[in-house]
Amino acid sequence: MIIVEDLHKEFVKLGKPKFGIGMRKAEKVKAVNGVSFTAQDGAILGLLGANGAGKTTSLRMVASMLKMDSGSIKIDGVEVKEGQTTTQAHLGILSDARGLYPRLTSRENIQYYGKLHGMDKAKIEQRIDQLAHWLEIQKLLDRRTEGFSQGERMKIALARALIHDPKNIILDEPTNGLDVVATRALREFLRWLRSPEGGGKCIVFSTHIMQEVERLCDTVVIVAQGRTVAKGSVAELMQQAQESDFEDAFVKLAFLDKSSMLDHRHHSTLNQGSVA
Ligand SMILES: Nc1ncnc2c1ncn2[C@@H]1O[C@H](COP(=O)(O)OP(=O)(O)OP(=O)(O)O)[C@@H](O)[C@H]1O
Repeated sequence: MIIVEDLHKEFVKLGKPKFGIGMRKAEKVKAVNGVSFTAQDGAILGLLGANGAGKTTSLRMVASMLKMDSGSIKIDGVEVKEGQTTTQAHLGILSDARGLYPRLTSRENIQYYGKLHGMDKAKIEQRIDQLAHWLEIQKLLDRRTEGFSQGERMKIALARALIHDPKNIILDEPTNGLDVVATRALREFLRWLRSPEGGGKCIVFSTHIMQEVERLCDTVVIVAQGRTVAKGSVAELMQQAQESDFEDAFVKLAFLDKSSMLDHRHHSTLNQGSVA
């Protein structure tokens, strides 16, 4: 179970000096400005938000990859603190950047993580066999990961994240770059992990894809401009927004304040992005 309360994070970066000369001014970016949610065991929670809403930053703090400015995160009752590894044992992390070592085989990539988690060799091999069966990656195990397709990389990164059989799993934009077949396979696997047979895992994933959330999530947390602005099941959110279409409900809830939508559109245009 993951409990996140009132997370805040601001980045400070040095901007460009005016006309290319003089002092570089510090620019502050409030990436997360009050994100809260509770993710239960045996359930899938989706963090849904437009580009730049603060989803990745929030998940990086849950994974203790980034220090929070304020707030509280508890994983299975243990408080997440900077540089602390206790909670890592309870957590499997699939980050957006899959980060596989290209010169190592899939097996070696997965083994390495098993060792980092203090598992013995026999246990690692036993678990790799299990994961290879579930994820259908037997043929990939002894190939170097260099040149792997997006779907293959995702599967190996997922096996690596699950090597120590964590109770809680967080996935940042897990279907990024996947085709429809791979997306469906991943969805099926996540449903299985949520079920009692799959271990009744607590699963949190971030996305900006509506259908993903509608098909998979027990709870949806809408994040806009760094804040949790609404939460509930898909049906509850549609009722809350009084909309019969989930995309309409999302837009209404995420951009209640019209000026924030204009701000976002402006920001997205500048970044060649789009409203989710
Ligand atoms: N290391 C950083 N330095 C400066 N600003 C950052 C940094 N990381 C994130 N940000 C800013 O914080 C805000 C939130 O970013 P974040 O990546 O968390 O959003 P997101 O919801 O995951 O977006 P996307 O769906 O586009 O991945 C953005 O404005 C982003 O530019």
